Amino acid sequence: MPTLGVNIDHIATIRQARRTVEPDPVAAAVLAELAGADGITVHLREDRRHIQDRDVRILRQTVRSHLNLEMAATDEMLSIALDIKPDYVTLVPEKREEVTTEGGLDIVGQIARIGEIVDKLQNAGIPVSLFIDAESAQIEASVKVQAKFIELHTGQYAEAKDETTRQRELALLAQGCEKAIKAGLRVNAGHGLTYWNVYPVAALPGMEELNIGHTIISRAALVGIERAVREMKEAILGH
Ligand SMILES: CC(=O)[C@@H](O)[C@H](O)COP(=O)(O)O
Ligand SMILES: NCC(=O)COP(=O)(O)O
Repeated sequence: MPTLGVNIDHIATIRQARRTVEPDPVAAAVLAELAGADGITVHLREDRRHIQDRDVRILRQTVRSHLNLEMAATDEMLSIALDIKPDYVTLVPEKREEVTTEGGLDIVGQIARIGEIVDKLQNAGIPVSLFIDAESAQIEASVKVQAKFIELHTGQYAEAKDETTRQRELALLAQGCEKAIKAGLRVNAGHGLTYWNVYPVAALPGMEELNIGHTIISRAALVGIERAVREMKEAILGH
C-alpha cells in the first residue's frame, strides 16, 4: 500500500490568518512524523499565502522522513529548490486567483520549459514529480522530459457528485497509473483525498505515495494532528 505524504500547508493558513507565529508548520511536521507520516509536503506558492520561505528552510533541517516541495515551474522557485535541496520536487500549476489547485500541470503545451527545469533539478540530485491529470498525452510527455515520478491529480475523482462519475474518474486514474508504470514512471497521487474516498486510490496497483493535506489538517483542528495522521494511515489500509 502507498506511503503517506502529509501536506502541512493549511497549518500555515491558520498562522497567516493573523500574520503571527503560531501554529508553526515546523512543529506540525515533527508531530506528523511521530504519528507515522512517511513524508512531509509543502507548497511554496508564489503569493506566499500560507507556507513561507522560512518554513521550507527550517523543514529542510528538521524533517526526518522526506521533504516534498511543491512549486510552480518558475525561475524563482527553481532557484529556491536548488538552494534548499528538498528530497523531491513536485511541479504544480498555479493561478493567483485560485482557491486551491484546479487541475494538472500542462506538460504537453510547455514541454521544452518543463524539460529544462526537470533537467536542472535532477542534475542537482533532486528527483522531480509532475502533478498531472491522468491523460495519456500528459503521461507520455512526462516520460519525454524524463521525470522520475508523476502525481496523478485526484481532484475530479474526489469532487465527483455521484457514484457513476466517481467510478468513471477512478477508472481513468487506474488506467493512467497502469500506463505510467508500464512507461517506467513512478506514480503518486493527491488532491482532495479524504478519509472517506482515499482507499480506492490507495489500492491502485503500483501507487507509491499519497500526498494528503486539507482533510488531515481539518481533522487535526478537532482531534489533534497525531490522531488525524494515524487515522489517515489506517484509512489508506482500508481499516
Ligand atoms: C497540488 C495540490 O493539489 C496541493 O498539494 C496544493 O498544495 C494545493 O494548494 P493549496 O495547498 O494552496 O490548497
Ligand atoms: N498534491 C496534493 C497535496 O499535497 C494535498 O492536497 P490536498 O489533500 O490538500 O487537497
